[in-house]
Amino acid sequence: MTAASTTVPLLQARALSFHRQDEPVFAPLDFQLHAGELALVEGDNGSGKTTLLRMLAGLLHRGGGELLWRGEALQRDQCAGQILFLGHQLGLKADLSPRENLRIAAGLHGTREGLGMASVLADVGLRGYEDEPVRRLSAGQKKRAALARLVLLPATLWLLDEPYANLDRIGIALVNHLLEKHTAAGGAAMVTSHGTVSFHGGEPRRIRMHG
Ligand SMILES: Nc1ncnc2c1ncn2[C@@H]1O[C@H](COP(=O)(O)OP(=O)(O)OP(=O)(O)O)[C@@H](O)[C@H]1O
Repeated sequence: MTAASTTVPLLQARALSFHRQDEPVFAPLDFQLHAGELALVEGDNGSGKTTLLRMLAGLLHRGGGELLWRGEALQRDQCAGQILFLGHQLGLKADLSPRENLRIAAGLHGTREGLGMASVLADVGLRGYEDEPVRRLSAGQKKRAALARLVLLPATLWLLDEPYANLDRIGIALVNHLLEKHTAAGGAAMVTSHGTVSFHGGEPRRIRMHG
């Protein structure tokens, strides 16, 4: 028996579903995710991966089924700041700099202990771009600014939709490193990707979507 199987899951879904115009977007889902785990959300184009992550982030109302957070019915206000979504839209204010964007996010949710904005921005490869308006950054640099927010905020569960998109080889390695560090520190992540995820922090859980 693994340690994960003896502890209460961080997140558990039972017969979770989502409907558009009364049509189910994906077959009912059952899964659980423990602290320290990575889950790969797999499925063809249109199978509902983004929909699932947006629903878990509270951006879409779920259709049916149950969602438990640490064993209790998930209440949005109770886990505010604990679940962080990074999707195709990065949630950055284009007229503000990466540093200003981080400052706003940190004001809302706080920061991880011992982390400063300057070091986080340097770690994601944005040294020299800290004070540049986001709209002047490249697509990959914008993604890095959004990754800096993940690193800085004290969220437990990361929901990452195609986190490797727009990143170069070093950026891809950075995402893998961040995932390994986050899960090693007791965080968890759900990731969609059409590319290969290279994760050395243990065998990822797999959530298969059937649209
Ligand atoms: N805003 C929307 N309005 C109506 N239908 C939508 C909307 N967004 C997605 N859909 C539909 O919901 C289904 C699931 O879409 P979703 O984006 O979740 O799939 P996905 O698995 O993430 O796809 P991909 O691999 O292409 O990113 C698709 O059939 C899609 O057409």
